[in-house]
Amino acid sequence: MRFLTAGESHGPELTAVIEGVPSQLPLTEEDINIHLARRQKGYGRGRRMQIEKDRVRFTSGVRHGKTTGAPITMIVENKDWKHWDKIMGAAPLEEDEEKEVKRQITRPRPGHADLNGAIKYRHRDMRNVLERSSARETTVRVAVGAVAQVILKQFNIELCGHVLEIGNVKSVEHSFGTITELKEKSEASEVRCLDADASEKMKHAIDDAKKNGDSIGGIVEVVAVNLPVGLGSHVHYDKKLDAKIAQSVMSINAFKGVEIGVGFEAARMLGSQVHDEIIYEEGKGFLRRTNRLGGFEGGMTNAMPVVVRGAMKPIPTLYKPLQSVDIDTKEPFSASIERSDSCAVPAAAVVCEAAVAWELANAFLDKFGSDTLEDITDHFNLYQEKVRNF
Ligand SMILES: Cc1cc2nc3c(=O)[nH]c(=O)nc-3n(C[C@H](O)[C@H](O)[C@H](O)COP(=O)(O)O)c2cc1C
Ligand SMILES: C=C(O[C@@H]1CC(C(=O)O)=C[C@@H](OP(=O)(O)O)[C@H]1O)C(=O)O
Repeated sequence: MRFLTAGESHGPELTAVIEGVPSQLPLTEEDINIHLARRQKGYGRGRRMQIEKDRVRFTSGVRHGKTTGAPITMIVENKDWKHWDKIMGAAPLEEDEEKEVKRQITRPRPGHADLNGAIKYRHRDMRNVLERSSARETTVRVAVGAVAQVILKQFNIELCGHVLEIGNVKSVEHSFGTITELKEKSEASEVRCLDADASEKMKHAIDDAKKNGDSIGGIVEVVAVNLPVGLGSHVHYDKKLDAKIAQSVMSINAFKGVEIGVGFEAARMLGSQVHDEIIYEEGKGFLRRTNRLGGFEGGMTNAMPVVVRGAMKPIPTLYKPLQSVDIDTKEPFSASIERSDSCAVPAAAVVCEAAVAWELANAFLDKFGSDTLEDITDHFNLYQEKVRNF
C-alpha cells in the first residue's frame, strides 16, 4: 500500500488517498471516526480542538461498507476554515483586498519549520510554510492508520498507544494484562497514561508549563500483539521493518527519538541482559522467554509483542517569548502568539499508534498478498500452520 496526504491547517479540508487496500474488507467511516475522536482528546490541547470535530468522509474506494480494491479517498473538514477562507483562498486577491487579507507572517518561531521552509521555498510569507508543517496533518495520518488497523484486526492483530512520560513525570505502573485492558485503561486517563497517580502529576506538569507560558513534551509507547513471525526481512536495509517503523514514527511532528524494546538502554546493558532466550512449546512453536528486544530480531517480527517508543519535544509555539529575528526588518523580536497547544503528547500517542499500524499492515500485505481479503486469509492460515509445524 502507499498513501499521500494533502491539505493545510486552515484550508477547507484534509485529504488522504490510500492505494493498495485489499478488496472485500469491511470498512465504515465509523471505524475511522473512533480514532479521529481519540486523537482530539487529551489534556493540554489549545482552543483549536474545541472548534474542530473531526469526522471522515469516504469519496472513493468503499461501496456498501466494503472496500473495492480501488484507491480510498478520505476527507476531513476543517471547521476553522470559515474563519480563514479569505486568508487561505486559492484565487488571486483583488487589489483592495491585498492590505486587509495579506498580512504576512515574517516572524519565525524557533523550533518550527517557519524559517527553513521560507528560505528553501523562497516565501516572504511564512504562512505558506506553517500551514503544511502544522500537525493538523496528523488527522489524516490517523485516518490512514485506522484503515491499517481494520486490516490487522481481521487477523487478530491489535495495537494501542499510551503515554509513559510527560516532562519529568514518569508512569511507574506499566503492566496492563491484555491489549483490551491497555486500551481501556489508557482511554480512561486524560493524559492516556496507565498509572492513575502519574496521570494527575502529568496534568499538574502541563498546568505548570501552561501557567508559565511554556510547553512540555514526553514519551509515548505503542504495543502491538498477535503478530506472526517474519514480517519485514533481514535481506536488505530497506526491507527491515523496525527501520521502517523508526522512519514513520520520526516523521511525526515534534518527534525527536525512537526506540524499539529496551532501545537506548540496550547500550548500557550486557548481552546476557538484553537478548531474549528462545524456548519451544508444543502447539505454540518457538517463543522468547522475555521481550527486551520489543518483538524484532534481524528486521523481522519474532511473534512477540512489538514495543515502540517515541520521544516528543515540547511544542515550539510558546506564550513565553523566545528570541527570533523578523525576516523583513532583520530586527530581533520576542514572539507573541494567539493560540497553541501546551502539550500534545496524549494526542501524539494516537498518531504514533497510527504510524506503527501503517507499517505493520504494509509489511503484512507484502508477505501475504494484497488483492482480496479471502486470498490473504488463506495464505496467512497456511503460513501459520507451517510456522506451528516448523
Ligand atoms: C498532535 C500534535 C499537535 C501539535 N500542536 C502544536 C501546536 O499547537 N503548536 C506548535 O507550535 N506545534 C505543535 N506541534 C508540533 C509542530 O507541528 C512541530 O514541532 C513542527 O511541525 C516542526 O517540526 P519538528 O518539531 O518535527 O522539527 C504539534 C505536534 C503534534 C504531533
Ligand atoms: C489543528 C491541530 O493541531 C494544530 C497543530 C499546530 C502545529 O503548529 O503543529 C498548531 C495548532 O493549530 P492552530 O494554529 O490552528 O491553533 C494546533 O491546534 C490538530 O491537531 O488537529
